[in-house]
Amino acid sequence: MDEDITADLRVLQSHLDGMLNRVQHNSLTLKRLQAFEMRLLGLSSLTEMIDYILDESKSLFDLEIVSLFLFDPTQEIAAYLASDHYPYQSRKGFLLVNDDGLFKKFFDYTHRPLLGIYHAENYEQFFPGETERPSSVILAPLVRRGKYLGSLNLGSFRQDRFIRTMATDFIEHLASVLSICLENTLNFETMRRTSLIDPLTGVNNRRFLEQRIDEEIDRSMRNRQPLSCLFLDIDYFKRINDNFGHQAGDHVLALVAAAIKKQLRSNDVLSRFGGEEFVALLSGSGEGISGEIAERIRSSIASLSIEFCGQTIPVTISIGVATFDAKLSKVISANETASQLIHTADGALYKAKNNGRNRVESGGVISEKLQLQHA
Ligand SMILES: Nc1nc2c(ncn2[C@@H]2O[C@H](COP(=O)(O)OP(=O)(O)OP(=O)(O)O)[C@@H](O)[C@H]2O)c(=O)[nH]1
Repeated sequence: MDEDITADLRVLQSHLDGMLNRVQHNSLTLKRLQAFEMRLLGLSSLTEMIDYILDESKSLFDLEIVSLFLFDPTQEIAAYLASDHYPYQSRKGFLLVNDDGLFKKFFDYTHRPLLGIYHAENYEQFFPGETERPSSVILAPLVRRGKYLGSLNLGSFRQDRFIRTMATDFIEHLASVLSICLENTLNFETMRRTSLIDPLTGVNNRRFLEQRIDEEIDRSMRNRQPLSCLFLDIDYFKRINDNFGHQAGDHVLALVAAAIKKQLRSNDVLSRFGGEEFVALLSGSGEGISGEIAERIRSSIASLSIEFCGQTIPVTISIGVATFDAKLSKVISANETASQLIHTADGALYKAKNNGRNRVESGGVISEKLQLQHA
């Protein structure tokens, strides 16, 4: 009899231990989730957020595979990431999706997470570029106001890790917080950019250039890569306004900006500096290459055929080029280097105007000049 009671007590004790372990484990997970969410709420840029989600959710959930899909129907997110030099196309686990058909197919009935055993035919597409396959998965839709923002996809090598009958409140809570943070960050990124864009031409404005140029110089110093600046100015623009009207002038400005942009790479910076002046920053381009790019821009604009109200408007542009070469540079501040770079490109533009317009002139490598001045 005593033995029976002792055995019963042992079983009870082991149940209690098990429950206590589960409570401790859940409380620890909850604390980690709270810390994760607090950090997430404090992130202000989209690139930080993507990295944080991909890197940290693995350790938060103790998982082997995580991917994040974002719905980007207008390729706006792609443009933001490219302008921030974020290697989104090669970032493991990250994918921009242009069509929400995939989300509709998997989540439309409930907008709730799917979990269970991994079936390649259904779930492989959620884990692109992975050499190893998970054994069980959770796919959590990221939804705001009934619209898909994307999905967070978690994979474990353990088959019993995510089973269909498991409660999903934990992951649903995380997906809601993630969706709010993503929506806020995307709104913030759009606002940041639209207040820095010139409405007439759709390229960045001078304020953006002034914020960006120091960062570009810092990056060029860090990577030991050159950075070139083109100062571009439409020739005899006053005459265009006088002869064809101000509206025609606006039309020319927009088309010239688009033609310049077409010759640049997506991570080059183009801004409208003032009336009919533009400044372009070409990262990683030295004196020779930037001279060639400037020449390409010049000739593409000279061959534009701009029509306005039945009239053809001839347009040419003059360009001054200057280069900062990190390898030759002495220690001076990014801010000083920036003004020297723009000033030198502006000087070269002045020369191009004096030498007859519709031409490119180079002001050379500025850091060489600084070294000579310092020597
Ligand atoms: N249509 C239009 N004209 C503008 C805008 N901003 C500035 N302008 C005009 O651009 C003209 C610039 O003229 P100038 O600085 O004399 O230069 P330019 O006629 O281009 O001559 P060069 O630069 O010496 O070849 C002025 O007539 C400005 O009124 C704008 O947003 N739209």
